[in-house]
Amino acid sequence: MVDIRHLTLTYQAADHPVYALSDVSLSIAQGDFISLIGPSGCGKTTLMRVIADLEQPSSGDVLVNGMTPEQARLKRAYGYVFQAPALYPWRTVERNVTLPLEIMGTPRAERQTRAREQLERVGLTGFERKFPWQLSGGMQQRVSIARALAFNPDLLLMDEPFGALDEITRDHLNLQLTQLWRRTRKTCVFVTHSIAEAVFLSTRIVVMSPRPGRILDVIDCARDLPPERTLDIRESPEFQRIAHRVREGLMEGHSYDD
Ligand SMILES: Nc1ncnc2c1ncn2[C@@H]1O[C@H](COP(=O)(O)OP(=O)(O)OP(=O)(O)O)[C@@H](O)[C@H]1O
Repeated sequence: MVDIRHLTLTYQAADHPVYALSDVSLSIAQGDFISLIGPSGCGKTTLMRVIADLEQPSSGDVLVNGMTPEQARLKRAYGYVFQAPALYPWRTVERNVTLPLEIMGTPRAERQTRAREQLERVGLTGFERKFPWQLSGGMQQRVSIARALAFNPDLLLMDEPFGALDEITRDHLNLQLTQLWRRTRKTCVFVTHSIAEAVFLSTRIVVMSPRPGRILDVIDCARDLPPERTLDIRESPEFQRIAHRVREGLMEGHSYDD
């Protein structure tokens, strides 16, 4: 689904170059749930933005479903969920979800049907006519996931979507997201700072080093954890073992001098 080869990206900042990514290679298979984890500034968002054609690599190749990122973007091959929900406050929940379909010129009746399907998927049936400010932060983030799914992309890119939420809400959304992933088998790339969240959700975890971002370890979670996951799995020895390996990877790459 996504094939990244020897990707390097240097930002040309005003006074000096910023080496954001260095020689990153990664293959993401259809139906994978990949988490990117690493210290702040290691290039996780940059990597997602390259896949989404929002940044241009300095060197290396990226293919999304066999297409260049630009072709994939024009074909709307992916949905993107940002850290903040980024909903329009003057549009209802339903009209936030239909927005990408309006832009694509989808007829009104179909827009409404699709929006309602996606809102049902994220457990928000009954909230179609509310405005974003009438919803909790967790519900708003579910609306942005529904919006990203509205045009049925094969790939879902999520940049720390639950980072600003309290622990219990986050647990709940993690559970909903893993159920959604199991039902739809969309390929997901998910950025997080939480080891527990990464282990709980992922088929594979990509541990990145501080800047310039490189891949330190790729950990297979699907081998030891079942695809169907409930929150109590976090107590299991397999879960703890994987979490330990992620932590070791992060510690190895961490410089306390920064
Ligand atoms: N447009 C830009 N111009 C210059 N430097 C940039 C630009 N965007 C990002 N950077 C720098 O590139 C590096 C990687 O940034 P990026 O946002 O990808 O990291 P991240 O791992 O997602 O960080 P965080 O976990 O804090 O969200 C950082 O040092 C950042 O300051």
